Amino acid sequence: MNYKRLSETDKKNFEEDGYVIVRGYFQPEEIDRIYGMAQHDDVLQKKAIDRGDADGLRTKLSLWYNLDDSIYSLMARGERIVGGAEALLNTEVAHFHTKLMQKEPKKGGAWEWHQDYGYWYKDGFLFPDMISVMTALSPANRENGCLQVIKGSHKMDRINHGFSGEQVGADMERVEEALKELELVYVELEPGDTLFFHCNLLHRSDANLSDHPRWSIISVYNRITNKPFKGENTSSYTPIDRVADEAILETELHGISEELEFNETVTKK
Ligand SMILES: O=C(O)CCC(=O)C(=O)O
Ligand SMILES: [Fe+2]
Repeated sequence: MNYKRLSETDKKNFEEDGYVIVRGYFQPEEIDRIYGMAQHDDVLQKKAIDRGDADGLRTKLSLWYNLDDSIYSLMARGERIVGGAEALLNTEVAHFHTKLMQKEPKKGGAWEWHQDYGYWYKDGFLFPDMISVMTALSPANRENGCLQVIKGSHKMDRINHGFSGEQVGADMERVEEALKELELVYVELEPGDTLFFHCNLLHRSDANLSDHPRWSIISVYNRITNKPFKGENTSSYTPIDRVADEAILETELHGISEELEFNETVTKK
């Protein structure tokens, strides 16, 4: 199989816009394996947390740091995602964390405007040399609360963040000004489409009030030498044990290991 790679145009778009979408980065058979496993993975469900939005709607997510031999980790250790993150950040990366976002029909909550570096700054990363890689497991569209981004907002650098519900939200005065100047884009994705986005890109999403789930998997990488000065976790400065693109289809199927360290706390006010 011929697996995709990022092009020079993808890199230019990322620099200009703060994000790039690669359509069909993962094959339907790969998504079937990953999504199929995720829907029946008892450990993932046991470790899932609920994060409330400002209206009290709750979004389910499972978040872990170190990578194992599960199908999700093969994706996060794979050349396509790791190589893509390195091409866009122009440096060797380590894996900070991966999360499985489970926006359930009729109840999956909204995400307030934020930059991911608004959170990770507080986690002790000195530099915004970090990137999120989101792959859709089910279709993401306006009806089921897809991601919205403000194109080019990564160039504003980090803006202040306070708390909004149980989430960290960006200073709305700045967000409103940014919306007057920059384009708001709804990132509609089909399963297997991948969005790479800069940690200072402003983004949000609406609640999922549709009849369809919106599941995605987001892996986060940082420049390997951008070691946080807080926190116990080792993954953000450990070299990634990379695997070939073929690993997702050719390796025995495993769910997540219960031995991994999960984030089981919800951000509190
Ligand atoms: O999946 C979403 O709707 C947004 C999630 C997000 O922005 C985050 O987890 O930082
Ligand atoms: Fe985010």
